[in-house]
Amino acid sequence: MSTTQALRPPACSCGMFQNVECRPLAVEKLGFATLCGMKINGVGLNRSRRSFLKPIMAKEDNGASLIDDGNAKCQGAAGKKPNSFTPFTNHSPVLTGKNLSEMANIGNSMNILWHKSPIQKHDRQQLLQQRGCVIWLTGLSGSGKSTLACALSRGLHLRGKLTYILDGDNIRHGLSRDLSFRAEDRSENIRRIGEVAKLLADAGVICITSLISPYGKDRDACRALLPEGDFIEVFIDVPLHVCEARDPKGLYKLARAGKIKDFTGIDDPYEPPCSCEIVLQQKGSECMSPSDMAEIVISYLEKNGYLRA
Ligand SMILES: Nc1ncnc2c1ncn2[C@@H]1O[C@H](COP(=O)(O)OS(=O)(=O)O)[C@@H](OP(=O)(O)O)[C@H]1O
Ligand SMILES: Nc1ncnc2c1ncn2[C@@H]1O[C@H](COP(=O)(O)OP(=O)(O)O)[C@@H](O)[C@H]1O
Repeated sequence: MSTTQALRPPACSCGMFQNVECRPLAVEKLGFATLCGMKINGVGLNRSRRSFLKPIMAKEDNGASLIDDGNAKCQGAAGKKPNSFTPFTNHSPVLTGKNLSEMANIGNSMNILWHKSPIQKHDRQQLLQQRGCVIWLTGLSGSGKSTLACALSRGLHLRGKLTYILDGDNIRHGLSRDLSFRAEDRSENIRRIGEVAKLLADAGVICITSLISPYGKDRDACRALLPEGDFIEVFIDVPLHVCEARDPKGLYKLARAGKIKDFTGIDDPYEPPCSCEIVLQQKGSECMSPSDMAEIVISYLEKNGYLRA
């Protein structure tokens, strides 16, 4: 095993809600409040003036965003029949004046507004005494991604650093359970995990992702989500024949027998990174131990200031 480092230079159809006030009812004495026909646990709510979130949004055929004003029969888009909705305009209780000019359409989400938090990444990093980033482990199935992710997480935890692992297999048990291993589904899987990793890094966490992530363009798209330097791509460069000999889950055997389709390295491609921060490479039959590999990554983090605020 040898390592190569720093090849890269340092580098409304949406749901709207309206506050609806309701008066407290006698049933509160039982520890519950019934609000407009809904029973909810009363703990933690202001007992004199309660409110709950009632969905008030609908979308007309013409795509105009509408708000249910609760009683008015107002005309929507010009030439349309009057209906029970008012157009989604600047008489919205939330979106007025300056706010409106900051509204955006992102993908299929129309008329959305970015809400700023009073506590920023910098504040969280000060609290944690580390810098949030993403360590993106990529390599063939069986190359040792999960093992390295665990060794890294353990090593950093022992140094008092907060980490979180996003493991491909695990994410496919939940967030990505609807996705297959077709190219477009792999891309979507990686996009989702990239977005989650970005949020964790913004939280100040050292996020370790452990995914095959076989296509260069998908990895690059995740890199582009993060501030320069905060996406640390680590290629576990273990040759196919070694991974296949390991075959801890018996998947290569099934893929060779044609029982699993689109298996990475067999009948689906793996595109090695051409430019990444760290390459962990097997030389001959020599294989570095997972904890030695973890130390290399930790040294990189140390050298680049990620282990202090
Ligand atoms: N067709 C096919 N190709 C590759 N891998 C397969 C496939 N089918 C199931 N598996 C198992 O799923 C794990 C890879 O999931 P990932 O989410 O990391 O894949 S990807 O990044 O979306 O390509 C991978 O886990 P690892 O061995 O940990 O990499 C496999 O165990
Ligand atoms: N550095 C290493 N040297 C030797 N064997 C390893 C090393 N890292 C992992 N392994 C073994 O290789 C197999 C695959 O490791 P795993 O971490 O599950 O890979 P991946 O997550 O990339 O599929 C496991 O049996 C594991 O014990």
